[in-house]
This record gives sequence, C-alpha cells and structure tokens, in this order.
Amino acid sequence: MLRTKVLSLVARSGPSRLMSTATKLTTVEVNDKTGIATLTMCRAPVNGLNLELLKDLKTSIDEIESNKSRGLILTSSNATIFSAGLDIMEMYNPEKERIRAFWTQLQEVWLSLYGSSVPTAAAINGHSPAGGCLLATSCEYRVMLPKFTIGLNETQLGIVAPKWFMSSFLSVLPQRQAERALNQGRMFSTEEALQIGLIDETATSKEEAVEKCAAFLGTFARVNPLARALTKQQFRAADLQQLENERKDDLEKFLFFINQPAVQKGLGIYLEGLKKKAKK
Ligand SMILES: CCCCCCCCC/C=C/C(=O)SCCNC(=O)CCNC(=O)[C@H](O)C(C)(C)COP(=O)(O)OP(=O)(O)OC[C@H]1O[C@@H](n2cnc3c(N)ncnc32)[C@H](O)[C@@H]1OP(=O)(O)O
Repeated sequence: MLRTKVLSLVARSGPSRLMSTATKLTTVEVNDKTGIATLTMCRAPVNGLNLELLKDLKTSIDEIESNKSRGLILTSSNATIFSAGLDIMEMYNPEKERIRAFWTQLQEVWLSLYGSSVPTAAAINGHSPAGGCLLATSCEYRVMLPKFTIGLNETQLGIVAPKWFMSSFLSVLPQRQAERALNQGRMFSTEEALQIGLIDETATSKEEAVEKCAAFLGTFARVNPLARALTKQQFRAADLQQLENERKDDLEKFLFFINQPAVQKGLGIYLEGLKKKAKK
C-alpha cells in the first residue's frame, strides 16, 4: 500500500488541517491555533483493532510525534463506539503469520502511545471495552460521554489481559481497584468510571469532550516540553522497559494461550453471542 507522508493541506472550514490522507482507517487533524492533533479511528463497524487499524494508528502516532504537535487527542468517528477492542476475528482460528504480525503491531502501538513524548488525551465518545480501554488508559487524560461503558473485560471472554494492559490500567487506578476489576472483567458505566477515577471528566457531546481534552493539554502550554516529556517518560519507563525486554516472550505466550482449544472454543461462543445479539 502506498503511504505517502506528505502533509496535505486540505481546504476545510475552520482553522484546522488534515495532516495526512495516507492512512485509511485513521485521520489526523491539526488545529492551527492550538497545534493539537486529533487522531480519529474510523474502522466500521466498531473500530475493532485489526492488523490494518493498528498499523494506521502507529503511523498516525509517529506522524504526530515527528511533527511536534502540542498534544494528541484520540477519538472515534463512530457515534456510539470508541473502540470495541481487539478484533476478535484476528484471534479466532488465526492465520499463523498474520496473528504474529497482529500482536507485534499491538505491542508497537502501546509502546508509542503510552510512551509518547507528546501529551495525550482520549475523548471517549462511545463504548470502550478491552483494547479500547487499553488505548484510553494509555493516554494521560480521559473525557467520556454518558451512558457508555469502559473496562478490561478479558476474563469475561475467557482470556487474560497481559501485564502491559495492567500497567496502563494501574497508571490510572489504585492497585486494589484495578485487581478487582480485572479479575471480574468489569465494565464500568460512565458514571461509575468517573467515581472510581478511570476517567477524569464527562462531557455531553463529542465536541465538548474534545474541548475538555484540549483544555487539559493546554495546561502544559507554559511547561518546558522537554522537561515535561522526560518527566512523563520517567514515570512510565519501568512499564515500557518491561515490555521492551519481554517482547518476544510476550508474543510467544500470547500465541500459546490463544491457540489453546479451550480458548478458541470460548472465543467462538463469545462471537456467536455477539452475532445473535446483533441480529435481534
Ligand atoms: C498470558 C497472556 C495471554 C494473552 C491472551 C490474549 C489477550 C487478548 C486481549 C484482548 C483484548 C481485547 O480487546 S478482546 C475484545 C473484547 N471486546 C469486546 O468484548 C467487545 C464486544 N463487543 C461489544 O461489546 C459490542 O459489540 C459493542 C462494542 C458494545 C457495540 O455494540 P453494538 O450493539 O453497537 O454493536 P454489535 O451489534 O454488538 O456489533 C456490531 C458488529 O461488530 C461485531 N463486533 C463487535 N465487537 C467486536 C470485536 N471486538 N471483534 C470483532 N467483531 C466485533 C459484532 O459481532 C457485530 O458483527 P455482525 O453481527 O457481523 O454485524
């Protein structure tokens, strides 16, 4: 696939420009006034994180990083879903080479988002289970719309969130709360998430959520960017280093686990349930 990295200045209303048209499943729009980039996931129907969306996310994060944006706001083009998490079809009856590439790409996305030198915030404009929650908790701030759910529900699918999913969760929640929620595979409503501290604020519309994220990112305007970035990275260094050191091992563990017949059977039943629900 051709991936031109040319900055394309697209004529649009308002003081923002599309930074790249190279990727298909994400868009990046930079506000000329604030220098903040909005990274939007747009893979129908539910922003399921498949190999292609993960590749596009990584490309977009790298672009934002290298263009010295003042901040990154992660959001979704879907009106009710931020991200449904990992695309279960990638893990169900997987193809040998593709599933390796898939997991490796997920590791890449997490390393670059959680470790980003640019300040980050998530405008969570819809449901955000599992991998969706991973992306949101990898950011430094979260604003969520009402009547949606967020959480790491892996145990409900008979799968296990790896250590680095826990790291992001633990950077937001106290250990006791994080451990209990993970063991239960608990999904929190917006109100519950606010109460427990899993999100920082609520907003009544996507526009308001993006504005609140921008206001948070604006709090760094007078902080030396290098000092801020190095401080953030020191806080996150141990988590990032742990995955860097164990990447191969983590991949092998994932492959071993996901290929267990019982795990495949569980995923099949879960998928069946999702499809039945969709038909109702
Ligand atoms: C030791 C270490 C070892 C490591 C061990 C391994 C660790 C792995 C870690 C895993 C992390 C994950 O993210 S696992 C993924 C967890 N995600 C989830 O459980 C989300 C499940 N989905 C939902 O709850 C809902 O779909 C939700 C997102 C709220 C949207 O609800 P809606 O009513 O709006 O939409 P639906 O009708 O349900 O869905 C629309 C269509 O999208 C499909 N769909 C929905 N979610 C999907 C998904 N995640 N993957 C694929 N397809 C999905 C449905 O089947 C429908 O397909 P059609 O019927 O064909 O139209």
